[in-house]
Amino acid sequence: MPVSKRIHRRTYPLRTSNMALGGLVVSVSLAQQPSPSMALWAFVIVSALAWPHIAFFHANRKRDHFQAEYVNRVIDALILGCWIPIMQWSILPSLSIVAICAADRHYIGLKKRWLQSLLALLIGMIGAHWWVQPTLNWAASFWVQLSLLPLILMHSVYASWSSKRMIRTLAKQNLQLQVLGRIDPLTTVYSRDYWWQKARTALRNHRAAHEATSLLIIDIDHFKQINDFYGHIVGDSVLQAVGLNIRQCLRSHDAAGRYGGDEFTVLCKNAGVEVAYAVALRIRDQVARIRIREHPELRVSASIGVAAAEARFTSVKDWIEAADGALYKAKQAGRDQVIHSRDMHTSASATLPQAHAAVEQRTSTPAIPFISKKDDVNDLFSQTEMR
Ligand SMILES: Nc1nc2c(ncn2[C@@H]2O[C@H](COP(=O)(O)OP(=O)(O)OP(=O)(O)O)[C@@H](O)[C@H]2O)c(=O)[nH]1
Repeated sequence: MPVSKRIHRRTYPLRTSNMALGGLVVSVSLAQQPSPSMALWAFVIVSALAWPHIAFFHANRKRDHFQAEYVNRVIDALILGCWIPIMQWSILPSLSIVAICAADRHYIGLKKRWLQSLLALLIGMIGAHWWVQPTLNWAASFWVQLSLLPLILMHSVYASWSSKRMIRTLAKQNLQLQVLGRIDPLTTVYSRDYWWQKARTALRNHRAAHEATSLLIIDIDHFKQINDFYGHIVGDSVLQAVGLNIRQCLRSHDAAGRYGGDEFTVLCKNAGVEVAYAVALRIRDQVARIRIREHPELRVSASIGVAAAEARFTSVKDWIEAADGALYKAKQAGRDQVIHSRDMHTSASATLPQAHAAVEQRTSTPAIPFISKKDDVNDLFSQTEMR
């Protein structure tokens, strides 16, 4: 239930106890005065014992519970104002009751309308003074002081409980924020920053323990044109689908992130060149199978650059640059390709025989062109570019 719906429920027990214990102090003070009127007794009893329930039902019946609670709070202040002359302007109980009630309303979260409340307090004081015509008695008797103790104790317990609850809620929200900050909301892969942290750790482990780790950079081909032709909402659906498909191709200890725009990164842990290459091919094939329900003709492909961690990489940036170079080659080679950074310098068949066999097999069959039922798509995507 949202806070606005709960506010009167949260206020109810606090108002009930505060008014009852405050009313106790006023009653003790009244009992020590010579022949107080029945009307005064009735007012104190009704305001201390009946008002909190009336306030609750009032707020409960209203659609806007927060608004109703603000009105109730102004009436609370009016009542407290009335109690002060009834206690013969005795300073200690008057200040204590007003201060405690004002502090508690902050714990509840009702901080607005303090000016109206202050005004109501003054009106209550002036009105009740005019009605009661009290004899001034600034000092509180021993019994009045004693009767204040339950209210003060109750307030201390409530304040510490409330602070504890606030700290717990904050800790929970911080955790939720932290988790949310780690995930890219659109694609559900890791956010760039969090993925970068993971890559940094992986590179450190590689340098310290020679743990084989590889990095993939995946870029959707002609994504701008998908956006331009189908619109950004469809573009978002494609990004979502690509993110999901990448995740489905990975092992639990691999990590996929969104590098930005239509670029994704993947960290393949405990994966040498062959394994990373195979993962990249799997991702490429999986991306090619993506279909968007509203646009079944839409075909998606991705180019992927692969780079294994090397001792010469002093930072994740170096590693990314190596994979980025391979990605650039893949784009240049006609897109829908997987290229390893080593392929850029040495004989590909010598370094990645199995993986290349798979690439050969795939490239020997015609790649699925980006075909739309709409004729003008052909204008947008030249066949040479799409290969
Ligand atoms: N729908 C959508 N588009 C985005 C988002 N982020 C970036 N883009 C768009 O993604 C496109 C990225 O295009 P580029 O990578 O520059 O080029 P491309 O068309 O993919 O071409 P190649 O990469 O060379 O195949 C730009 O048009 C961006 O506006 C996003 O969150 N949603």
